[in-house]
Amino acid sequence: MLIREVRVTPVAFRDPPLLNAAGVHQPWALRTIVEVVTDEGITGLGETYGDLAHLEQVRAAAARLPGLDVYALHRIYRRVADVVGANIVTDMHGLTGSSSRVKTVDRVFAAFEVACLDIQGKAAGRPVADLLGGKVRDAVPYSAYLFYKWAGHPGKPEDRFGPALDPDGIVAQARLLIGEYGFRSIKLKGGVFPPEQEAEAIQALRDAFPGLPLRLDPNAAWTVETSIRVGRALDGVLEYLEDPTPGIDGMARVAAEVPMPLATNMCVVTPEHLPAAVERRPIGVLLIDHHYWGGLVRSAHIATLCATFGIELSMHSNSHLGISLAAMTHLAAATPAITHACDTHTPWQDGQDVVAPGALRFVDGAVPVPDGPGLGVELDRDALAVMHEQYERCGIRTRDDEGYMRSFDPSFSTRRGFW
Ligand SMILES: O=C([O-])C(=O)C[C@H](O)[C@@H](O)C(=O)[O-]
Ligand SMILES: [Mg+2]
Repeated sequence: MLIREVRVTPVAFRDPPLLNAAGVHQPWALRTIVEVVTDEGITGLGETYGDLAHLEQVRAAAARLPGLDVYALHRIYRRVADVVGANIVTDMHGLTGSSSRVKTVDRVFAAFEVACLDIQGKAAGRPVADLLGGKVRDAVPYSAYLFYKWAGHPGKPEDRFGPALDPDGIVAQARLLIGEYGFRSIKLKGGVFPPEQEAEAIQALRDAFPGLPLRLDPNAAWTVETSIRVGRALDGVLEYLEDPTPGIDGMARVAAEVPMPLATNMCVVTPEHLPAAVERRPIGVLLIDHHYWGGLVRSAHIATLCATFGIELSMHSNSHLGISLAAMTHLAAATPAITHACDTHTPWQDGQDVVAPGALRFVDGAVPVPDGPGLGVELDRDALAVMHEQYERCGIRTRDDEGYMRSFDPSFSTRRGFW
């Protein structure tokens, strides 16, 4: 089954003003939708980042894939690697760690790999989870992903989520998301306010939702000393503490001194980091993300490797749409080592999607694995056209949380090791 054509469509969807250590989300989030079409007329779907430098790499790779077999994933990877060459594409929001050539190739390849697996599943009449070894769970639990946020984008009306700038606002946001989705664990995105203030919000969540696992993720905004102090103060309260401080060395120093496991999507983000992760023990939990770990099969291999060395698995998420949610769900369903509830930005996309409704839903905070062939989701062409139009008109070509924040507070800079 040969690739006949690859279509690449950048899209934009509305995003609330979510605060993080890099600044604040812009009014539009960008993604790229990939459609791989075979000589037999089967179409496979993939979804990836929308930043321009990445999009250009995806387009260049897409042009070189026709003629390749959709089962020849290693050949497709080599072709992508040839196209990417020595180019290193860095994310502008700085929340997913360092960049390298390998990570860039993995990021470009992933969307094509997912689309090829979608095709393989459709051709075999089996869900993608079956291609990854079969489901070990029928539904994948996700966590309520809480953000400090403004009431709305400056100059615009308040959005339906309202403000969350203190413990009461965070608890109210948790009630809203848990009420709508049924989540059974909670992650708070930190790195926005001084750590003691964020620790207070965690205590408030513990009081409001006794028994629910809690995570705090300041995206490396703290020093080693602060991380140790706050980590110790949250003994018995956190399931894990995510990226309190920058770098493998800093994380290893913190990990040796705090009672809970550390987790990361910043210091171990490519296979090149794994030897140091195993030797120096900076983390107890890796947040895998197929979008930059080279797709579903490679992510599953990384998960197995981590499990061998006693590193547990959770899953990372950026702003995304339903193709990614389907891919994440198949991966987590078929990967025994992913034992922590996964992250998802789905609530913040607030119903906007490029996939037709119905295949993906949340039941008690978990997404039942779609049982249709392939990813089990269908592209909604009208929605794709609308979101592409939004991309054309929104004026954003690269995510820049820091620049957007600076337009309101010129003194702001990314909070790396700040507190
Ligand atoms: O550290 C994380 O979990 C992330 O990087 C997730 C997202 O990028 C999140 O921080 C965001 O979008 O602001
Ligand atoms: Mg994180």
